[in-house]
Amino acid sequence: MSTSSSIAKPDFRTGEVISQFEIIKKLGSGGFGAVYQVRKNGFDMALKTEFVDTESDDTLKNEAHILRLLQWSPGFCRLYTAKRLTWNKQQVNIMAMSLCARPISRLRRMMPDKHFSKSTAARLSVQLLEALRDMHASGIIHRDVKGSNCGWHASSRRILLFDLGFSRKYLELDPSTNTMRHRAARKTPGFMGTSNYCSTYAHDECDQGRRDDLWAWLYSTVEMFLGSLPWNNEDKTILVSKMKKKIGKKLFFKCPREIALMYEHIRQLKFDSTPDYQMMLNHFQQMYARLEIDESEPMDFEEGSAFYEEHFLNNDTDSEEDTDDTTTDLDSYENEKSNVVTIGTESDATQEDKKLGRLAAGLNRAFSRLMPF
Ligand SMILES: Nc1ncnc2c1ncn2[C@@H]1O[C@H](COP(=O)(O)OP(=O)(O)OP(=O)(O)O)[C@@H](O)[C@H]1O
Repeated sequence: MSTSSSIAKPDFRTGEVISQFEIIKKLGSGGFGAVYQVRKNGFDMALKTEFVDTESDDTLKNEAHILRLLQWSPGFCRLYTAKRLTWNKQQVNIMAMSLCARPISRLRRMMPDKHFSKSTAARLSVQLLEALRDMHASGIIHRDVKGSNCGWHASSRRILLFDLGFSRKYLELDPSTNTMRHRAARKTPGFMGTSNYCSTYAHDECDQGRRDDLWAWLYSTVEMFLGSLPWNNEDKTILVSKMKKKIGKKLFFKCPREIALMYEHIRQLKFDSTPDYQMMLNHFQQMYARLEIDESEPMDFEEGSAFYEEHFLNNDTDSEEDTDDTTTDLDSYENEKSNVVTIGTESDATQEDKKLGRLAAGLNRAFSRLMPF
């Protein structure tokens, strides 16, 4: 497999029109492709792009497919279109989705001491946990949870979890009972994730499950509260892993005490355990009450907050690259190549996907009954 840095990415010019999307500006480049702000019929969106070639792993097709399964949850981008087209005689996959303002990691670094207030950190952490709960309920794990893979969506006032290219289904169809079951752990899955945030199991190259997303969520949460993690300046992955194994509860000394209680839950999860999301959300409710967090007040980076005028208004750091964390993967994707024009379509769906879709639709209906909008 090619390393991500060696992969050529579509280089569209500002003003160029790609399949009716006008390129406004480049937002950044990821491992396999480039993301642009685009406009169609006066509406701005994010357009993720990648070249299709014989060496590519077709990650965008996988991402579109997963994002389609997650459209019922408010924690993910709306998927407007995903297709394959020819540009300059080359095949390109494109995916148009909701446009986020800035990644959470960049918003955090714009704060004094690079951390959010307790109120903002807690509410962002809850939104990210809800997105993971929904993703896991759909039978999918993310495998690269971190602040730079979350964007702030101003109109819905939510964190959206993006960069789903490394996501994987952890459920499979048991043909004997026709029900979904947890996939067995693979012996040599290789490393996938980001050293700063991944679980120690991921460091040890164990197969990942829902617990590993929660470990990455926990480390990202600590960073939102405190501004850094003890291993931020450690380049050697092996030493990062050692520090994580050694630190235990000390990591949470300066965080609200409920975080340590959630750590106690996460640390006892096995590869295929179902996390108790509701118990963790209850801990946050206790934290809100204890710290008098008002859920309706502006986030630190929203107009009306004490930090807005000095740190966010007119502070255009959008050209700044996110340099603190780079995804590494040695995994191989199981995506078959396809020449169809639309990518990640309904017709790609297997029997498993259809069952997952029904599972998600059922949850969607249940949630809408509980929370009328
Ligand atoms: N929906 C979106 N709205 C706004 N910006 C986005 C959106 N999706 C991605 N981006 C931005 O585009 C850039 C590239 O994102 P992408 O997901 O391809 O890779 P990455 O997270 O930077 O890298 P890697 O894939 O190696 O982890 C990032 O700066 C990201 O914040």
